[in-house]
Amino acid sequence: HRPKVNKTMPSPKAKNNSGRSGSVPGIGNNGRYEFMSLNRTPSPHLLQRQGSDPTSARLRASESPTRRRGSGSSNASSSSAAGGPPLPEEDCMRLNPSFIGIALSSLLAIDLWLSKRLGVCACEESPWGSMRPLMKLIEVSGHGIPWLAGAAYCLYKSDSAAGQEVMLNLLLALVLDVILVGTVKAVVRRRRPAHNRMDMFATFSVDRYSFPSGHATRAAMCARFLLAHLVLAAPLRVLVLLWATLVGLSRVMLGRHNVTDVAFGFGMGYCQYNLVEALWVSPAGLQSTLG
Ligand SMILES: CC(C)=CCC/C(C)=C/COP(=O)(O)O
Repeated sequence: HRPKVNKTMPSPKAKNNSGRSGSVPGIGNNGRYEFMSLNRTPSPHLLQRQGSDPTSARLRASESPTRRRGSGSSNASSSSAAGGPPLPEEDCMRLNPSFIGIALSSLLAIDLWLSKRLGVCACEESPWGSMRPLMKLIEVSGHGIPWLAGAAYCLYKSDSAAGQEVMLNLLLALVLDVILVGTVKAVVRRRRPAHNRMDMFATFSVDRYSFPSGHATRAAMCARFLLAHLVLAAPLRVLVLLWATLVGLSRVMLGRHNVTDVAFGFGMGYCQYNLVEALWVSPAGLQSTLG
C-alpha cells in the first residue's frame, strides 16, 4: 500500500518516529502526531477528531469523485486478497476504480486532446488562422438571432396558411432550442476550451459554458426541419446537410467547443426536432388556445 498521509504533513520530529512501514501519521490529542496502522482500526479519539474537524471535513469533500462514490459497495472488498484483516475502505476504493470512471476519464482526455488539435482557427496566429473570417461567417449562419429574425420575417410575409403554419412552428422550435440549450448549459457548466477567444456576438451569460453547442443543436434541428417541410431539389438538400456539418466543424476549429459538445449538440438537435413534431402547433389550434 502507498502510505496515506492523514490531512497534514508530519513535523520532522514526528517523521523520525515513523520508522515502521504500514503506519500513517494523524493528529492525536494535544496536537501531536500519532501513527495509525493501515491494517488496524484507528483509535476512537482519532476517528472522533476527524469527524468533527472542519478542515478534515473540507478535505474529505474535496476528494476525487471516484473516492467519494460507492463507499457502500466497497465493504465486500475490504478484506485483503491474502485473506488478512479488513483494509480501510478508502484504500480499497483506490485499488478498484470503476470501469465507467476509467472509460469516462479516457474519453474526456481524448476529447480535450483532439479538440485542441482541431482548433486550428482559434486565433489569427493558429495554423489555419487565415480561415478564421470564413469560420466566423459560418458561425453567424448558425447563430440564433438571424434564425429567429428570419423565421419571424417569413411568418409575417407569408400569405398562405400552410406557409404560416411552417414558419410559426420553426419560430417556436427555435425558441424551444434556446431554452433547452440554456438549461443544459446552466446545469452542466462545462467551461469552453482554454484556447477559445470569447469574441462571439450577442451571447447570453450561459454561453460562457460550452456543453452542448447551441450552434450544433440549431443546425441539426433546422436541417431536419427544412428537409422535412420544404420541397427542395436534391442539390439543395445536400447543401443543407453540408451546412449543418460545417457549422458543427467550425465550432471546434474556432476553438469554441470540444468535440463532445458538438457531437452531443447534434444528437440533441436531432431529438429536439422529434419534440417539435410531437408538439406541432396549427394556427387554428393556437388561436383557440389563445382564446
Ligand atoms: C442570442 C440568441 C438568440 C442565441 C445565442 C446564440 C449563441 C451565441 C449560442 C452559443 O452557441 P454555442 O453554444 O455553439 O457557442
